[in-house]
Amino acid sequence: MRTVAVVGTGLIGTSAALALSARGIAVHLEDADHDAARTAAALGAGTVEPAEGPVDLAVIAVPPALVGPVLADCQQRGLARCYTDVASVKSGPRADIAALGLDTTHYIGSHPMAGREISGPLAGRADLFEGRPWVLTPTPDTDTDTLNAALELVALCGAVPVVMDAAAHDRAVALVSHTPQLVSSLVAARLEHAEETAVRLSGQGVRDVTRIAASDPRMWIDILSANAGVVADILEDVAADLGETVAALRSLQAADEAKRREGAQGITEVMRRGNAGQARIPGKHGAPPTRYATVAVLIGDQPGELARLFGDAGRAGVNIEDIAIEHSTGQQAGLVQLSVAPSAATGLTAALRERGWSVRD
Ligand SMILES: NC(=O)C1=CN([C@@H]2O[C@H](COP(=O)(O)OP(=O)(O)OC[C@H]3O[C@@H](n4cnc5c(N)ncnc54)[C@H](O)[C@@H]3O)[C@@H](O)[C@H]2O)C=CC1
Ligand SMILES: O=C(O)C(=O)Cc1ccc(O)cc1
Repeated sequence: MRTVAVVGTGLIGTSAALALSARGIAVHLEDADHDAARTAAALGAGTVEPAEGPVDLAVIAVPPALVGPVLADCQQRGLARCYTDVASVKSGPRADIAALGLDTTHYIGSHPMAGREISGPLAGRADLFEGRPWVLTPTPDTDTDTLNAALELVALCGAVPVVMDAAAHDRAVALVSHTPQLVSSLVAARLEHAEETAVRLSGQGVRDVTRIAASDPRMWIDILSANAGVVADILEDVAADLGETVAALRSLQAADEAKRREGAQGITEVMRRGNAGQARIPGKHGAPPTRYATVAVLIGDQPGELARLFGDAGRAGVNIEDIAIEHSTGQQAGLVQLSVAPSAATGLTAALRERGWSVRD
């Protein structure tokens, strides 16, 4: 693959274009908002000049409801030999494409399972898809060259291809993406009118649970409109669990000891089920979940501290698998939690202490 057109240069389009450009692909950028395309080009994602002839692949990165009309326009212009889209839902766009009577042989639905809570080209990152699943939804109509072009796109973006049926995809993302989005919003919504003194105490737990509550409602209304029934079914199950959890909490306050025991069992059971579900979430690169050891290091809030810490970990020969940073309110310091292989934790702790770092026990 040598030439790609990216139509829609928001977060996802720009991220894909940055990854492709970095691999030497000639990327032509288009957006209904010319400023968005020009911004993406200025970031090094490609050129706003149109291609001279049909490109090898066009990536349509617009809101789900616009995939059909935009594909119709692109095919009519003969923009590309093959087409894909990246919408977060797959059945709706497919139905629109069928209703518009478009060529489905040279089109394949796709969805990178990576995103951010912010939109637009400036949020684009070349490594956004690195190691993340990227779903492809071919049908019996899809020709081999189109499937191969999409597979090449996924590989060039460093993602892991997963082939699925569109309806199964939509059920899966209802569970792992759409419901978590709404639950995150619901938890964060409790903070809207909370006392400032309470919100100031926020630690890492509430930050983790509410990170995606910062997402743009305009994008999500498009996604949820196309998957509303499935998400509502899952939220109904969550509501039933919530009802039982509330009842268990009320029992915990009862005078009767047997009732209190029943309440404790109810809460233990919901937390046990949570532990079991959380343990099933795959680790990096889709590998089975790995238990990492955490080495917690106190760092000063000044330029270069993180780089110095990573440098010292590297010199100790330790691969950092993940990091989390906890900022303490009103203090010029943060706690960096380095996730490393369990066998490396003791050596890393010793090496960092030797270099003067304050490592928590
Ligand atoms: N944001 C996320 O976390 C993820 C989003 N997606 C999907 O990717 C697609 C794009 O989402 P984002 O990049 O987040 O949105 P975005 O809002 O950052 O970008 C969408 C872009 O499409 C452009 N656009 C709208 N109508 C157009 C048209 N007719 N022709 C050309 N350009 C047009 C807009 O001007 C905008 O620049 C959506 O279908 C979304 O469901 C997929 C994975 C993750
Ligand atoms: O921020 C995250 O962790 C996400 O998982 C975001 C996300 C949002 C929408 C998608 O279609 C895919 C991924």
